[in-house]
Amino acid sequence: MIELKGAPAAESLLRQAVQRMEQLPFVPHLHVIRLGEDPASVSYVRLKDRKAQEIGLRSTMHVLPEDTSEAALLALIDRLNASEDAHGILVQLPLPKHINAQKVIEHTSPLKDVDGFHPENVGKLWLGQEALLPCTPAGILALCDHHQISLAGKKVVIVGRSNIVGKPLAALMLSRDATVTVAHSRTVNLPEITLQADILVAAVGRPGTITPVMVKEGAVVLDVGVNRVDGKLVGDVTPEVRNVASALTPVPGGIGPMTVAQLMLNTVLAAERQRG
Ligand SMILES: Nc1nc(=O)c2c([nH]1)NC[C@@H]1CN(c3ccc(C(=O)N[C@@H](CCC(=O)O)C(=O)O)cc3)C=[N+]21
Repeated sequence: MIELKGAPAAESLLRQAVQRMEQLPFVPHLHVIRLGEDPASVSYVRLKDRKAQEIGLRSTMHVLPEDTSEAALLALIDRLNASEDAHGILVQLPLPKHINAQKVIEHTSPLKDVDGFHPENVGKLWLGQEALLPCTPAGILALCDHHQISLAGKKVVIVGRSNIVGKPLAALMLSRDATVTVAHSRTVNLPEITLQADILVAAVGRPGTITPVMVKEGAVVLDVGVNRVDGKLVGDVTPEVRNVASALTPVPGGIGPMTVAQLMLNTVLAAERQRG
């Protein structure tokens, strides 16, 4: 079993980001907005900020109170949309319930939408047009490329249909000529479907979703889950799957670092496209 570690692949994405950044006459500036003190959000936003500092990207965190009004948040985004000193804008999800997350996403300039969540970027992704790509799906592709896992003609089964992972990953895998199936909570006889997969992606957000009997001998398993259980970070895949799979991403240390590295690259790409 090959352990598909994220670190080396993330390093290569970051090198790419730095190289492109050096060609720019200014330093790209990422703005991350966080509402409230949800511990997971605090920790993820810190990871992003730290990685940006590490590679010499400018990064500003905007920490607003949990009870910030939607209007105030939209006003901040307006200001950043108009600012020449903001190349990437990321509003950390999930947002408090009194805020309409979709409205916030649609308010962000698609040129600065480094999450790739704006409908314009989503539409372009499905049309095969150049767009800012969602960080986790794009990071997953970069991880496959780094480990020379080819996608053309492969049967890919994605378990999970979220707007941030499952759906955009299906579009990206399709653009690489994979045969893609998206399974979800209402899928009938899930193991029958997952057993077909040459490449199985778990993106559900529930520990223990994928067990060895659901995995074809020799399949590549990509675990996108980030679940905290008794203070420990675990994926969606049970540890015993390593006895069946030919390759498996660890959690932590697999897809997570790819997400952060892709965000850095997206910020540089966004800056390039805003150059005028
Ligand atoms: N607007 C928005 N964009 C996001 O991209 C976004 C978001 N909201 N909300 C939450 C999710 C989650 N997410 C992760 C990023 C990095 C790791 C990561 O680096 N994980 C490390 C370990 C982290 C740890 O130890 O806590 C790893 O897996 O090795 C995980 C998860 C981005 N998200």
